[in-house]
Amino acid sequence: MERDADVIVVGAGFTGLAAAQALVDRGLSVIVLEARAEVGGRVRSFETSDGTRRDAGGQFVCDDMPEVMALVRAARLETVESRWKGAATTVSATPSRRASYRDNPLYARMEAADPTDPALAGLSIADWLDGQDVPAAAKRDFLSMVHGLWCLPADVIPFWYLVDSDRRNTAEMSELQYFLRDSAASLADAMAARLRSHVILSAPVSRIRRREEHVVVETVERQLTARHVLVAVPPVRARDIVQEPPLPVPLARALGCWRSGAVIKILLRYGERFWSPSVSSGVSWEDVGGLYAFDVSLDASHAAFVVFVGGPLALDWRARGRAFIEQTVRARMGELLGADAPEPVEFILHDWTDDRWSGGGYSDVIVDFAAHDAEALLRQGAGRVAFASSELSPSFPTYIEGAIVAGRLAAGQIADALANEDVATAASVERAR
Ligand SMILES: Cc1cc2nc3c(=O)[nH]c(=O)nc-3n(C[C@H](O)[C@H](O)[C@H](O)COP(=O)(O)OP(=O)(O)OC[C@H]3O[C@@H](n4cnc5c(N)ncnc54)[C@H](O)[C@@H]3O)c2cc1C
Repeated sequence: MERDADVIVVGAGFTGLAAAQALVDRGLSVIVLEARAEVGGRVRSFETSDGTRRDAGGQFVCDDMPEVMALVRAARLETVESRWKGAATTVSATPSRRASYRDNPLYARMEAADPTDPALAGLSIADWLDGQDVPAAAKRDFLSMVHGLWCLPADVIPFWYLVDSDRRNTAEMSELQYFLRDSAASLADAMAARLRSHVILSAPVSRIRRREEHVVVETVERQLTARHVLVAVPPVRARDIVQEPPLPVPLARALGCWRSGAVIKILLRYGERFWSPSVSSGVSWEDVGGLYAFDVSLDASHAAFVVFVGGPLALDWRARGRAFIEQTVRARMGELLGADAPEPVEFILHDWTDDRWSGGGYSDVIVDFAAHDAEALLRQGAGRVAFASSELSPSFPTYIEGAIVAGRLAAGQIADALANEDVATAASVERAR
């Protein structure tokens, strides 16, 4: 039967782009169908009034993330070393308290925990914190880190999931070591440029029909056939795609056990970098969890802070409206930078909560306490349909690096399966002679 491609990849985030390139490198024909009018997914950019391209989503990378750094070098993209020195100044009643979440005693305890320990099985992060005999400030900082990075309330996240996911982040150095001068989206663009005509934009996939020897992938405008399909979208969005016949029950459950979080990312651009070096490394606030600011100046005259609002705080603030958020963030940054500090020349807000195509937060999070095998089931897929996303990566899940690793892993499995099918077909043709 005539097919449109060997493999259709749904989604042109870093998972889909990395997978598509790996499949092309194995000599397979590939079509990438992307819902948005641009590639990159949770990595997006926007232009400021001074003509610089800035990150609305994923941004920071570091030398301990080998795959993304290799792509950055191959694409000859310029990196900017961030001013993060490993500890944020905490705005608190105790001036200049410096806190790195990794120095928190609770972080060492979390690292020492075993995600398969039956004693932890039913505990949420909040339950686990309740049982820890440490000063209240340490609990508060840990909770702020959870809200800031995991973007959901601590009482809905299984503690074992936090431990398991954190273990796969093997960075020894700061994850905020670099960002790309022309935004992380410029890397996605470079990857898409290599794929050229393989990528079709503004093509949301609504249904996948699995047949014995092929799959049919439907968008509003097209119906395409392929031997395999890779659904390279986050789990919460993957379950919006109708599967026909329905997925096997365990796999459907594995897709159903994730929840998207809430994060708002704000850029405050200033005319020049006037602030003291002590605030350049980053800022957190003691009275409000899940709020962080980092210096993302390109140089002295392209000065900016990026502010993250994560988890329950993001939900609370978005309910109060954009004007409230802008007023609050401007006021807090003003207090931080001093009475004489000029106002930012630009204030640009991106709310990722409930994002139509990527969910919300940095990544979807497992919220079913019994779903230990969910990731393995999704990686396995069902027949000719496979799933991949940063969430499912064996290394650096929830990061750009993880997306690249997950995409390549899934691509390798599909290419191997196709090679095995070809061998089996050739053998049966031979037998029939
Ligand atoms: C605000 C923010 C800040 C972040 N900061 C960092 C950071 O500093 N460093 C870092 O490493 N990571 C960061 N991350 C996380 C990182 O961006 C993600 O882990 C990574 O980009 C996920 O890639 P992905 O391809 O798995 O998923 P996505 O990027 O979500 O890609 C999925 C793609 O599928 C498309 N899609 C969805 N549904 C359909 C459909 N039905 N049909 C067709 N296409 C569809 C989407 O439009 C999207 O393009 C951040 C994320 C956010 C939101």
